[in-house]
Amino acid sequence: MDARQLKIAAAQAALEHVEDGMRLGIGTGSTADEFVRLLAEKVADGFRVQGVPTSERTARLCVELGVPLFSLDDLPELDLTIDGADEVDGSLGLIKGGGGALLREKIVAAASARMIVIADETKLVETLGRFPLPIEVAPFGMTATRIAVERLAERLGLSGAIELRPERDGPFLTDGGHFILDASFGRIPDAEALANGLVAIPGVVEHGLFLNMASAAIIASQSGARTLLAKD
Ligand SMILES: O=C[C@H](O)[C@H](O)[C@H](O)COP(=O)(O)O
Repeated sequence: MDARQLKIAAAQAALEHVEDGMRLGIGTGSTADEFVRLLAEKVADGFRVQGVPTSERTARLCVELGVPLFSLDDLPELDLTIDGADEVDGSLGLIKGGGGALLREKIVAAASARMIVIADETKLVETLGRFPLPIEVAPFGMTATRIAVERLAERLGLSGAIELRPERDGPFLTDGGHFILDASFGRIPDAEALANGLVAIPGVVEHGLFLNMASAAIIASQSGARTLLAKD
């Protein structure tokens, strides 16, 4: 199986958890896109689902393929969210936000009774941090916010570049109109301390550490898709 087929395998396995009539959070990224494509085929066959997208990108794909969409204000309590991840550790701690959708993804996941992560095995890590941690920040005072993040990192013994994510003509802008700082820490031994420190910095809107949020992760490899469950 090539990289795309692994994503499809994970998405296919996740689809088995989606029941007729569910209120469903729909994630963002290339793996979530495969899930949307498979879901759309079921919807075309008469399967009923009420989707809440986690980004404008996902919303566009859903509209194009005929997946019924609602806003989170229409459906503030969801049964399940299916989403991809940039990293998954053994406790189902995640790094998300490689596509810049972390804020809406976290809000939607928090409004869901369950979150199932879909990924291929290259995303599995022992300790989070190999993937640069996306930190969504307000454009106002971004340099002061970056300095505050650097000081926090220093206090926690973390080091590595913290860079403003670029796009073609300037900084990358999220769906919410914010910037992203990508923090290349390499290894984050105490993700909880970092998460708590980041939310205490006023200019930080959200960060890509999703801790204790996923109830399961479906990991696809050459030998098939296996499910890791969160420990209670
Ligand atoms: O902001 C984007 C999301 O958190 C994605 O779910 C994450 O980046 C994984 O994307 P992909 O499935 O393309 O690797």
